[in-house]
Amino acid sequence: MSSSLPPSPARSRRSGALTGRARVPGDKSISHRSLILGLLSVGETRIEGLLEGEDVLATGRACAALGATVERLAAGRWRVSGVGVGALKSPAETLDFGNAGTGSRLMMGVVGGHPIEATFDGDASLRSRPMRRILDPLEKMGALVVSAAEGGRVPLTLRGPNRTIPITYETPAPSAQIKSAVLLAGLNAPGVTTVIEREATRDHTERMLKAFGAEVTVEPHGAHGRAIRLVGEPELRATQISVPADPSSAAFALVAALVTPGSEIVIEGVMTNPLRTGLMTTLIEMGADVTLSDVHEVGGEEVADIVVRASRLAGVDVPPERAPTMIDEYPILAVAAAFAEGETRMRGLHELRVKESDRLAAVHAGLLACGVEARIEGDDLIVTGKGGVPGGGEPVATHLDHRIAMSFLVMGLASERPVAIDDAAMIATSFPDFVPLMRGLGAAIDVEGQVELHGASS
Ligand SMILES: O=C(O)C1=C[C@@H](OP(=O)(O)O)[C@@H](O)[C@H](O)C1
Ligand SMILES: C=C(OP(=O)(O)O)C(=O)O
Repeated sequence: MSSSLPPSPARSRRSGALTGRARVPGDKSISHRSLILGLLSVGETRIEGLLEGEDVLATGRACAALGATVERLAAGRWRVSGVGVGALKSPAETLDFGNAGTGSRLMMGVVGGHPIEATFDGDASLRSRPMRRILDPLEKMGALVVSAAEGGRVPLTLRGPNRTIPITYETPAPSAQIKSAVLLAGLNAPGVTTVIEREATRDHTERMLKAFGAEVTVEPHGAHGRAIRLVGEPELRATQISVPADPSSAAFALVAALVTPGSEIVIEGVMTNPLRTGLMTTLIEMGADVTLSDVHEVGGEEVADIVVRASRLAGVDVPPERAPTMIDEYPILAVAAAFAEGETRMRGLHELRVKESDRLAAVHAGLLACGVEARIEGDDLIVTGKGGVPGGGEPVATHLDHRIAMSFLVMGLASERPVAIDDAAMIATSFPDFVPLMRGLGAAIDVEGQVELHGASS
């Protein structure tokens, strides 16, 4: 399990201008779904640009345990020979999802929706995360929770019915993971499964189910929501997938270039699905010089090169309804806000409390450790930017959370004194090449025990 790795302290220092071009790895959400839909369809699914992070690799192993043949042909190029929904098998061993909420929750939808049984487990972070939000709808669909840790957490054992009951389910939180688990279980239902979300969340499952041949319709629901209907028992057809670059990983290079004086970088081929671009919208409102070029389509998703120049940023008010489109980007937005002039209020961040860590608390504590003025009011995070950050405090506690680790390493690139973090190991869950990629742009980041390959000013 990833939590058993020894911690890997790291530090970043004030850097010269960041320059050059970079390509961040494939989108994590699409990567998980490519493997899972590959498992559920008969035939050979070919994937280009798969994110080879620990989270996605755990999903690959789980797909293999359920009966698929999962092969790595070359870097980022994978082949999944699926068994189709009829031939899934109960895995002999516990499915260890390490740090991965998405992989574990989507796979619960698969197991809880099909006549198989599996035990799910993960690291200390995953063991602390709520799974009732997934188990509740699955039980309505006929799944049995054989056993679970307190509060319905992992380790848990789940058994699916012969056929699931088609239900209409309104998600209690804006969560693409809940939506996706219900839809994946609905594949085995003799009828239509409907998911209603009051706020639209990332729609990769819907788009990809269609690409694999399922009948899915999406309609607006209320002011910000959607109703998604899936016709059960489709014959999923294996297909080819090109995974575009992950906007949630691009976010770190983007903010690093904005706050590091003199920087100008290009981040290539980043997915610009509008349900993922809330951070860019917000940064542009703050005065960021961010433009898109070479806009085109990859695998049914719009992608673009993002051109970023260092900018003077001003504080803004970020409305709560924007949260689903930038849910993983608040830690790095808080870093941008710390370098801005004036107050940034990020509203409605309750979902941040149930991520890999309590991100609201972790970001707040990290900001204070770096000498930034910040406070929490209810579910809002308020950062008072003074145009610069002192840094130099105690190491920031990352709580097994990759995004906390990367965000504070970005902070140190432009703060007066270095910023240290207690552990960089979890970065490998979503962005294994983060450190070399950032160093390639000129960032001064040192990980204990690793030699710095590309230098920057100290
Ligand atoms: O469906 C997905 O791929 C994801 C959904 C989001 O979680 P929630 O569904 O909990 O909002 C996000 O935080 C996660 O990184 C990826
Ligand atoms: C919340 C995240 O991932 P997951 O829920 O898959 O662990 C994330 O990557 O920021």
